[in-house]
Amino acid sequence: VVGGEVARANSWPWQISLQYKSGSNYYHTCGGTLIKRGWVMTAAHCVDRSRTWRVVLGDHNINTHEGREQYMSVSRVYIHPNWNTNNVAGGWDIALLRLSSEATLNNYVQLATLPPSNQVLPHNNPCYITGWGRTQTGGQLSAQLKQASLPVVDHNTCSSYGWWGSTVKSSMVCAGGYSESGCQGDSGGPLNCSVNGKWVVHGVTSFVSASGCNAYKKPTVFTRASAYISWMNIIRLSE
Ligand SMILES: CC(C)C[C@H](NC(=O)C(F)(F)F)C(=O)N[N@@+](C)(CC(=O)Nc1ccc(C(C)C)cc1)Cc1ccccc1
Repeated sequence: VVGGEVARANSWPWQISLQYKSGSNYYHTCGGTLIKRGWVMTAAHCVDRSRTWRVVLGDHNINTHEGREQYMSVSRVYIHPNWNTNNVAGGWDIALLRLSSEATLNNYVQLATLPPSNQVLPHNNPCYITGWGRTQTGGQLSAQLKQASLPVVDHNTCSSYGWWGSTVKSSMVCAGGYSESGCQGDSGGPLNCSVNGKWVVHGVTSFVSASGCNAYKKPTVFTRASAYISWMNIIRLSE
């Protein structure tokens, strides 16, 4: 997250850290959202490669053990069937992770609220991006969870000339576009939007401009969660 500030610990209790094993250590690679006690929503591009994954719930500083974490292994990865690694612009950048055991819900670990199917938020709807991603283009990951205010940029604006143009589809949500943004390592994490006084996860962090995380008129682009509610229900209920 470029700009913004360090979040109050566990104030986004559905935020997870997706980590892969290398040697005897695990490394943060993406964010994700706890949507059911045994299910995490993340970006397809995060799990394109088959690795040994783990999901950390209840985390704040990803480099220290604070005692509130729950470490879960992943028993199955469901990447959207239409996802194409070579065509991020096509959308479909969403995946579900089945956890090997169910999360314990408490003050530090809670389920996210997902939007109703196909709900589209208005321009400037207040939202926050959260993540442990880089704090500057080419910079380092943040040890502590960060948050930044990224108001919704409606599709009309976001897909216009000078902005993202036709790269952005209506199955995506744009947010921000000035000094604050997502950055590498925030992928897969939530776009937390305030709707009728409640936090609703409307986006899955998908991409930023290759010319810079907080490039002007290149808002952070999210997979629009409300476009995939039925797919997620089918997968979840198929087990
Ligand atoms: C793996 C890609 C497809 C998605 C990746 N997503 C992220 O980093 C995210 F923002 F989600 F945290 C990304 O933007 N990666 N970049 C590597 C940029 C990138 O690849 N962006 C991008 C943008 C658009 C497209 C398509 C839609 C034209 C593809 C890739 C990050 C970056 C940004 C600035 C400087 C250096 C690196």
